[in-house]
Amino acid sequence: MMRHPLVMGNWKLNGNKHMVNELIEGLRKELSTVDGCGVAIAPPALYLDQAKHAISGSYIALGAQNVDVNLSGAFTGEVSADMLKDIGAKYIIIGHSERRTYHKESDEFIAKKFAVVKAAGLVPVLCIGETEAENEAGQTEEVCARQLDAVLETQGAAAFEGVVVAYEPVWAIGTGKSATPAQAQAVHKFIRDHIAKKDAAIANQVIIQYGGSVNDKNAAELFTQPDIDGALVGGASLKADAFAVIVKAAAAAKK
Ligand SMILES: O=C(CO)COP(=O)(O)O
Repeated sequence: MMRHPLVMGNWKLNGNKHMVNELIEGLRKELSTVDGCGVAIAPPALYLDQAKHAISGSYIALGAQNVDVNLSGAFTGEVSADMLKDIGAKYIIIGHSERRTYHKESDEFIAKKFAVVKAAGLVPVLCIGETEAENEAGQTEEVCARQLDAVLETQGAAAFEGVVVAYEPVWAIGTGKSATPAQAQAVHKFIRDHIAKKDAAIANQVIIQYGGSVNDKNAAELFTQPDIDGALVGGASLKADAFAVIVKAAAAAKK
């Protein structure tokens, strides 16, 4: 089966009204001819509606960086899956390491978000990955398995149909120190094999993105690996030209 690569920009806590329009205008110019790679951007929640208008008529999809577990009610400051759907978002990042760390989100809580996103008909982008200390202790596979199992054991392998998993080793995020293509490929294969133990067909269609210091220089080599199906890009997604190089590298590598 042919998996379709997906390159998504996670803008994190960056931008303003002017920047949203400028960056999307740049992306529309740079990416007008690309074919064979899905593209999505995840601006801050406050700018989703503006971004949705700015991407209209292009094939850039809209993503969000987070979602609450509740759909409505007395939950001050939150944004629901129904609201994200209403505004036109498709890909919803959950379990990003910055939320696991700064907001103490647990595997169980993130699994609830996974279920809520699926129930709304949206696509979870489930971020997993080990810290530097866990990596040095040889616990990479154990950590990734535990983070996947929180969903697999409560919702089954079938819940992974049409889903995106992003392997983001915490030590590679924002450090300029990307995992090597071989290192990332080994973990991506582990992730796919782990899901395949429950359902091989489901595992085969899951898009597994790599994230962590992906840039215009290292992307092409990462995409030569068979289980790396695109990227979740932080810093480099804030520059239209660098992000476009990454998208084009994925489209070329996965032809
Ligand atoms: O966390 C990331 C994407 O979600 C990766 O961020 P950087 O690309 O800035 O390392």
